[in-house]
Amino acid sequence: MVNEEERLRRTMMFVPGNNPAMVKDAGIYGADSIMFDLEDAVSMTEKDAARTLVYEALSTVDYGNAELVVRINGLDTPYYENDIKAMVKAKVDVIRLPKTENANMIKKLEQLVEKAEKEFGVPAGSIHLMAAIESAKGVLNAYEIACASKRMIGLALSAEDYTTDMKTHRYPDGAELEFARNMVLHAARAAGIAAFDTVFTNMDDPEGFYRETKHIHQLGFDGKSLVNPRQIEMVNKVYEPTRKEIENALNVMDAIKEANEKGSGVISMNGQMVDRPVVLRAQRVVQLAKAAHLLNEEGDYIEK
Ligand SMILES: CC(=O)SCCNC(=O)CCNC(=O)[C@H](O)C(C)(C)COP(=O)(O)OP(=O)(O)OC[C@H]1O[C@@H](n2cnc3c(N)ncnc32)[C@H](O)[C@@H]1OP(=O)(O)O
Ligand SMILES: O=C([O-])CC(=O)C(=O)O
Ligand SMILES: [Mg+2]
Repeated sequence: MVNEEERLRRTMMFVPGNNPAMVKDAGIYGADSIMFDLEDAVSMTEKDAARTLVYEALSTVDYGNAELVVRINGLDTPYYENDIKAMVKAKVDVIRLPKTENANMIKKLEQLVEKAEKEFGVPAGSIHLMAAIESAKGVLNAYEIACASKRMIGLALSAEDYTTDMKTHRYPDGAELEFARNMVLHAARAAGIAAFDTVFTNMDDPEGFYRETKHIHQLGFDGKSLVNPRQIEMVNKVYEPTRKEIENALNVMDAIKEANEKGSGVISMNGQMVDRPVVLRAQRVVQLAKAAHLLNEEGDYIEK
């Protein structure tokens, strides 16, 4: 069992909900979150079949510790009510609402989820929500969306639809996404939930994918939505702390422990002030190092 407080969400991989082989094997690649898609990866004629396939998979396949997410169809389609019922019945971890433009859309989703939890005897409040921000309206309302329900665990930027709405397209330097990235990130952080960057769809441009991942890591995103298992390793690599960062984090944890024992919340370490924000950053480095198998049970660095 993963402690929810400590759950890492570096990689959230889309899996087309109408592809039985991909749905069945989605757990073998090591994504932190697996996101079955009922929306844009599935044609209109396959909506019902995809919902049934994903329901069956969630009910029968063991996906280990991965967080299980389903992107349902939008609130402007004839499919979302059946999607919500089936996914709640299957006890999915998170429902991702696409094309979210305002808080009312999340409140409507929340009401339907609450009703379905009662109907299927699923513990109240156990299904979490997240919103994909895919338009100018969504970006401008990002904070109210992030705060719309206590079930919210994250916001995701969805740049394919967003750039279409903005009458532009995606460029290698990503300048067209800077405002939206910063808005989504600030809204998520202010609401205390996770922030996910958008997909990178050119599988033949690994350098471009690496550049984009470095950039969103530097900005502070928890991770990215992905379209292909080959992208997982590179994201994990970017999020892997260096040996120096890990050793520094361990020293910080030792130093603050010593300070706390003396009744103080601040201490000097090699001339550097160590206080709460430094400790919180060190804790995250330790968490990422453990996920990358760079620390053993005793908390010592493991040479790879
Ligand atoms: C704008 C949006 O809405 S994006 C979200 C919606 N889009 C999607 O969900 C698309 C998801 N991705 C895919 O369908 C595919 O990765 C594609 C079409 C982009 C590329 O497909 P391919 O060129 O066949 O990928 P690739 O050769 O890397 O596949 C390698 C293996 O990974 C599997 N695989 C590829 N992508 C995925 C995925 N997203 N989920 C699970 N398994 C996958 C393949 O089935 C293949 O398995 P196999 O070796 O057992 O046959
Ligand atoms: O959520 C994503 O990154 C994929 C998507 O729907 C988009 O970009 O429009
Ligand atoms: Mg989209």
